[in-house]
Amino acid sequence: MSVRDEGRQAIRKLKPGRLVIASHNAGKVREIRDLLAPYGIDAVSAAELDLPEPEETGTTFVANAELKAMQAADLSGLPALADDSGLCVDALNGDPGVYTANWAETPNGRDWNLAMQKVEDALSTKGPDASRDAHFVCVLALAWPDGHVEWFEGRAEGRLTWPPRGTVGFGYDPVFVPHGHERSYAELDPAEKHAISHRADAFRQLVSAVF
Ligand SMILES: O=c1nc[nH]c2c1ncn2[C@H]1C[C@H](O)[C@@H](COP(=O)(O)OP(=O)(O)OP(=O)(O)O)O1
Ligand SMILES: [Mg+2]
Repeated sequence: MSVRDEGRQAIRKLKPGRLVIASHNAGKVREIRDLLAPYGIDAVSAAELDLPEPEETGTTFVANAELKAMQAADLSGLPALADDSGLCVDALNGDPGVYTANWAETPNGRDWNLAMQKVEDALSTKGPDASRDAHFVCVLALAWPDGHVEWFEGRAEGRLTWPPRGTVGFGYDPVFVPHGHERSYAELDPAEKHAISHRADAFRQLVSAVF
């Protein structure tokens, strides 16, 4: 059976049931729910199921997306969709990359203003002429309770702006201006972000392979 047929068969199993969104980030869960909405899938988040937050020990987006999806599918007995994503800055050789969330960690939880400041500080050490080009990556991994897993990688090109602008969205949205736009991700409506985002790009690939 081809991968596509396997996917079709899998989605028939999925349709009448529930899907776990294997993320503890409320901003991501909201976006993934929006993306799933047209498909009539009953999605429940890992937080709503009280699933533990796994340690992200992988060194790639794919490895971390797979481990989050597989753990949630295993513990819940339901298909699980995980997202591992991050901001890659050209002048920083792709940092913070897989460690994008870590740059926000403080003893009192995540601080996104601090994280955005850290990126800006790192960039300023590269001098005034350093490129401000950056891209977001999103890997979506879909895992079934039997251990089968497939993944899709999306990307959005843009540049960093400073100071941060806008209040919509989450994470590093206020400093990322996608190509072809003047406004930051945090100044776009959710629907506008879904038309161009790294998450929507990965989701489109998932839809064409699986749905
Ligand atoms: O559209 C986005 N707009 C702004 N920031 C974003 C976006 N997409 C990813 N990001 C940043 C936030 C987080 O710092 C990191 C992902 O880290 P990542 O481990 O995949 O997610 P997370 O720990 O927040 O939630 P979880 O692992 O439970 O899904 O990249
Ligand atoms: Mg995480």
